[in-house]
Amino acid sequence: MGTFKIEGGHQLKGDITPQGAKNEALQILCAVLLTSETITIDNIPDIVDVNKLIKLLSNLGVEVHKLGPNKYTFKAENVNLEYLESEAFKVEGRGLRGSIMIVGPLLARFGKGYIPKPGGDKIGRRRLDTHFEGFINLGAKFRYNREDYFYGVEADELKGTYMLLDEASVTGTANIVMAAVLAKGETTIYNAACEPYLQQLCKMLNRMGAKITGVGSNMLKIEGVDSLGGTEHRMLPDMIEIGSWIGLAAMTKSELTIKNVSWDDLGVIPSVFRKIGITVERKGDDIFIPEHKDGYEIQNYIDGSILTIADAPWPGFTPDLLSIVLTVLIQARGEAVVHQKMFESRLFFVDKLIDMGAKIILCDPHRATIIGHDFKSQLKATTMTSPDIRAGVSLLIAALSAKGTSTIHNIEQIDRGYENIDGRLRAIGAKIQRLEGN
Ligand SMILES: CC(=O)N[C@H]1[C@@H](OP(=O)(O)OP(=O)(O)OC[C@H]2O[C@@H](n3ccc(=O)[nH]c3=O)[C@H](O)[C@@H]2O)O[C@H](CO)[C@@H](O)[C@@H]1O
Ligand SMILES: C=C(OP(=O)(O)O)C(=O)O
Repeated sequence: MGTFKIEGGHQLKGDITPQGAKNEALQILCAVLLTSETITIDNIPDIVDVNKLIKLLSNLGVEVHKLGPNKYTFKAENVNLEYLESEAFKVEGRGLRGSIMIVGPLLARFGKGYIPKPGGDKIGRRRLDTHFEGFINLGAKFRYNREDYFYGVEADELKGTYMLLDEASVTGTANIVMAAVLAKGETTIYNAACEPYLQQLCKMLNRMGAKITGVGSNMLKIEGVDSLGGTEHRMLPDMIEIGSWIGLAAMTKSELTIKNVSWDDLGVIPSVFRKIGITVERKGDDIFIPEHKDGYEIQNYIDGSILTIADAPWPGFTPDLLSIVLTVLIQARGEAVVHQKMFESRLFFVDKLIDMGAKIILCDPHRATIIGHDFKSQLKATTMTSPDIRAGVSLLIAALSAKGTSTIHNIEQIDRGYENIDGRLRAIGAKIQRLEGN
């Protein structure tokens, strides 16, 4: 188990460039299975979950060539479907959430797709009904082995149809789109997720020869085609990382410039941080966060009632930034409620923040009330364990703002989603040290 030692209480300063988006990468990498031609992908983040998926693709027979630190080519010409029935696949397929998205492309191109119950963050129930109901709608036969938690779909031919998803699942929509692009006839997916990463996937598929319209809306129409070809693709910057750096800057009273953020793809993220009083300035395609010398003040609603920050499917606020917002609120002026609607086990990490001196009441598994310190009292350093990616980074931000030296164990969770986080934080002045394997 890896560990970070963090000496808190230091101001940071400088530029930080966000990595390519983790959750886009997981979709895009699965799409390489849809063609026998070469796909070149740039700005792939060098993080544990993405590297696990690249290894899984390689074990499936995809030819993978690394052209540079974040650039690869993929050619799925000779796919080895026997691997899907191997014991190794049962272990590797379980290693991350994103592996679920190999099922749609495999079903569409080879008539069968299998997956063990995928891993990912342990943040509450993470059902897969939307994915498999979508494949069944397209004409696939579904089976589930309860003992092995092993899912399978098979079909001689997929047929386009109309479907109304039971929820706007991100990976579910991506999976169904990737199956429908090679189905016969037209598919309509209503209540589709529509976040920028899905838009990126649809745009890439269209460049490969797919016929998808409605991209960016919650109604996608897909005219099936017989085959798809190669293309080139570049990943967007990771919006969750961008939000993490905004929070880090404010809580450590640091002046930071976040480079090349692709502003137009950030949705409500900047305005949510502004609501808690943080100055988020647009400078070209960069975000400039000035030093918050006098702290930051939470805005109430117009009628004076207390601000609630809640998640919702895009264009709502992403659930993956709520743990960070909650942590940054600890030093705000005023009070707010954080409501994590999607996941029921994601807020339990607040116990660690309370140990550090934060004024938080966990009202129920989904809601926490935070009473800001306004920097009148600094958090105290402590020893903690990272339960999931975003709680891990939140604890890291808390530790960087705290008095004394903190220890965070189980940093593998953070490495799942953040590339060389310690190296990049040191470059802007953070006192953080990685202790391997203890
Ligand atoms: C690999 C990847 O891309 N992971 C992301 C993806 O996970 P993933 O695709 O697994 O998440 P889903 O979009 O399927 O759903 C997430 C949770 O929200 C609930 N839900 C979803 C839609 C909805 O309209 N109402 C609702 O309540 C679901 O029941 C589920 O508990 O999207 C999540 C939601 O943005 C993010 O937290 C994950 O980081
Ligand atoms: C929940 C997350 O990831 P995953 O879906 O891969 O577990 C996340 O990125 O915050």
